[in-house]
Amino acid sequence: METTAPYVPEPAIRRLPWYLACVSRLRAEGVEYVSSTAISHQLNVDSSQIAKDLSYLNIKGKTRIGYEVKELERGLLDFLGFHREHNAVMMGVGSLGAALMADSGLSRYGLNIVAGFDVNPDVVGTRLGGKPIYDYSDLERRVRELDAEIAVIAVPVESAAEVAQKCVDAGIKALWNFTPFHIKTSPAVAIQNTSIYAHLAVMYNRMPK
Ligand SMILES: NC(=O)c1ccc[n+]([C@@H]2O[C@H](COP(=O)([O-])OP(=O)(O)OC[C@H]3O[C@@H](n4cnc5c(N)ncnc54)[C@H](O)[C@@H]3O)[C@@H](O)[C@H]2O)c1
Repeated sequence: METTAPYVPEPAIRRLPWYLACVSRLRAEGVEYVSSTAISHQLNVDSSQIAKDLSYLNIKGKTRIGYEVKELERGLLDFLGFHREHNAVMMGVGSLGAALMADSGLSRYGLNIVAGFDVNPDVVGTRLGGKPIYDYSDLERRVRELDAEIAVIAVPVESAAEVAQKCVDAGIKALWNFTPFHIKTSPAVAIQNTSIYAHLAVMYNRMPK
């Protein structure tokens, strides 16, 4: 019988990595059990909200004891997909793309950038952190060879729409878009439009005047 994964609202998914960071720290400190109230104090999220978020993962705490830290960490890692390796390609190896390709942290979250693609002849044919940088025109063939399912997009904004479409045509299943061009959601592909500047705007707005 086919089982479908339960639908988890996006705000809940966004909170889960914070819970993971919190329980990973507790596990490293040798703590065995943690209550949603204790997590709540550390993260400023309501404890009933935490219990509800964790129930999506089928993780339930024990009355008066709380959650077993190791089990909770494992459950969060499994659910979030940070344990699985996802092959990704970097589209545009300029200042942002090169920094992301060189970042060893992403692989700890299951994102394995296996190659870069660019149009600049000074960059194409070189390697970065041991990973090859290929010509953009070779994308379709290489995506199949590399078994890549995710594209990280860091090209100039005017090329973003075309690059996104070419990635989808090449069989990519998810786009992590860093350009200011807002890629519209589509049922055929998972899209995350990401801007560190949006967080900066919130910080400026909330700064004491
Ligand atoms: N989301 C964020 O928080 C954030 C932060 C910094 C930059 N950005 C955005 O990321 C993008 C890249 O910024 P950058 O500073 O690295 O720019 P950059 O000019 O240093 O790099 C862009 C690279 O893309 C390559 N490129 C151009 N057309 C291409 C194509 N069709 N296919 C593949 N590669 C192509 C260029 O040759 C270059 O190497 C920009 O759109 C910028 O606005 C977003």
